[in-house]
Amino acid sequence: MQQLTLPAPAKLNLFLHILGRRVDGYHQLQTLFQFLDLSDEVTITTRDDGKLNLLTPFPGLADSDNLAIKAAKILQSATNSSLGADISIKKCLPMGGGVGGGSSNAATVLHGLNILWQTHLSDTKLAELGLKLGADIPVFIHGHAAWAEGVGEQLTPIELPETWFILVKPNCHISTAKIFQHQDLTRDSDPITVAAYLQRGARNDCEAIVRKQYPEVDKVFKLLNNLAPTRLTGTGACLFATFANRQSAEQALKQLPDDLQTFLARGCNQSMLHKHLQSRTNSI
Ligand SMILES: C[C@](O)(CO)[C@H](O)COP(=O)(O)OP(=O)(O)OC[C@H]1O[C@@H](n2ccc(N)nc2=O)[C@H](O)[C@@H]1O
Ligand SMILES: Nc1ncnc2c1ncn2[C@@H]1O[C@H](COP(=O)(O)OP(=O)(O)OP(=O)(O)O)[C@@H](O)[C@H]1O
Repeated sequence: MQQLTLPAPAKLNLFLHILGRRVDGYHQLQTLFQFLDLSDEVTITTRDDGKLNLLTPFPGLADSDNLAIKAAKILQSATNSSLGADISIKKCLPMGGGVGGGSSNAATVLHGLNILWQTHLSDTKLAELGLKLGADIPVFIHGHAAWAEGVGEQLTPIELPETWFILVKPNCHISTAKIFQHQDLTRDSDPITVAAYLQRGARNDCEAIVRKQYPEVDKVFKLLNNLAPTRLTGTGACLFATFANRQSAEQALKQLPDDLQTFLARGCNQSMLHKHLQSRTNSI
């Protein structure tokens, strides 16, 4: 029996443009992913009997629908592994928040089991398997801040300033599918280049609809935007305000009401999972 405990970090979409819609309903995007130093913690213990168990069930979510279990299953069948696993998740990331918690749990399980089961799949292969479960999983598999196109899986690594953020989770849960299906969503943004983004910034095409549909998000947006430039991540519900340094983020945090769910976080170009995996490799 072998055990590994690994982080499953959050991501932000620093901007999100929708360029079009494919025939299968998925949207063609341009987005910029950066990781945060906030994460869930996933502990995986191997089993000899091939069973896959979630030791920390989520209220209202069948274990078989949990992306961590789905990820384990897909790896097991792709590699014909006879081994199983007990998986526990210490959840810190807000669910349905647009920070990719479920996708990140899945990517961490894929990496963790690939080590424990000694299945030796490349990152490219793990990302391919992950993409079958969700568009956000490949960036968590590769673990580097990235300019993304396609449905979010065509990744070009990028170095970005590792600025500070206040992340706020308004008190609502937003379904990604519902926002992508909304009739008022604009799906005709022109493609932009990295250089144009770095010069002028860019918006999140889901933001207007989300603020209109969810007054809680709109209220938090106005509060935060008074303190620093603020944007929605993914399809929400989380909003993030950007600061040049920790001190100014801390100052701003003091001005927000106590009843808001807030997080102070730093942008990371390498994900905490990959920092962890690298330090493991270095110590072997
Ligand atoms: C909003 C983002 O988080 C931005 O990074 C992602 O695009 C969403 O990634 P995700 O949660 O992993 O998405 P999936 O689980 O693959 O899909 C959730 C829902 O969003 C829709 N979806 C997702 C990604 C995409 N490029 N176009 C879509 O229309 C899918 O049709 C599905 O109904
Ligand atoms: N391990 C998991 N952690 C969180 N949610 C999960 C998990 N597995 C499945 N889900 C389901 O996925 C939904 C969205 O979860 P998640 O926290 O990843 O949302 P998100 O941050 O909005 O994701 P994204 O930005 O990728 O759209 C949850 O409401 C839940 O029903």
